[in-house]
Amino acid sequence: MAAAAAKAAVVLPRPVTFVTGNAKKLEEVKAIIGNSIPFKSLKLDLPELQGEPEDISKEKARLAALQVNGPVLVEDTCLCFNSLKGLPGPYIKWFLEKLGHEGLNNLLMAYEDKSAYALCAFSFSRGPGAEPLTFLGKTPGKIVPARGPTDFGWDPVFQPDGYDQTYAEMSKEEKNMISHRYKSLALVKSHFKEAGYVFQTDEDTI
Ligand SMILES: O=c1nc[nH]c2c1ncn2[C@H]1C[C@H](O)[C@@H](COP(=O)(O)OP(=O)(O)OP(=O)(O)O)O1
Ligand SMILES: [Mg+2]
Repeated sequence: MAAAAAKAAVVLPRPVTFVTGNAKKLEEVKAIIGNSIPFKSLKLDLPELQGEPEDISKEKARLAALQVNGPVLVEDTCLCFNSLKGLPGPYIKWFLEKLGHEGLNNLLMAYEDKSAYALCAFSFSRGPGAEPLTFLGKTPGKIVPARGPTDFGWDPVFQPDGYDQTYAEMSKEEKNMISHRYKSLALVKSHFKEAGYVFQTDEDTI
């Protein structure tokens, strides 16, 4: 009886909108999510709070849910240098933009320890006013002089532990099997499975 009377399914009004201003993120998210979660995307560069990665991500989800007026997924990505106690972290976008790949390496010149980790914080909100849930994925590695194609952010200077290649040198498939984004999305996917969300189709809402 108890099992049969399991909690009622949560009905979500329409496909989840993944909000990002970054086309390369979207490409990876599409490849990793496949059709396990019905989603569409919206290109919007949301304002970002300062602070801890998890809080930044949650706040992005709150803003996105208000804008979209429905369920949303957002993510915030950090690149954290252990010698710098986790910095640049969430501020990597601006450090990369101003300093470039060489500048990122130079930040570590005074330190023996070049270890770093890539951190992805996905947040899911069921809609405006709903408390977002956050899912963290972390891939350890080290900062190296740039190698490989330069079409996605700091990929050329991040070499994940256990690999001879930088993220940029790996094939997309390979990166998507070990990346911070993959690990975070794996948790998102399991959450969706466990929660058993039911999606209303557009026809249902007419
Ligand atoms: O897998 C990655 N490999 C290399 N570089 C990456 C990756 N993922 C994000 N990035 C870059 C983009 C941005 O320079 C910064 C994160 O900032 P972040 O605010 O999360 O991204 P964003 O502003 O480009 O897009 P969004 O509109 O989703 O916030 O690191
Ligand atoms: Mg951003």
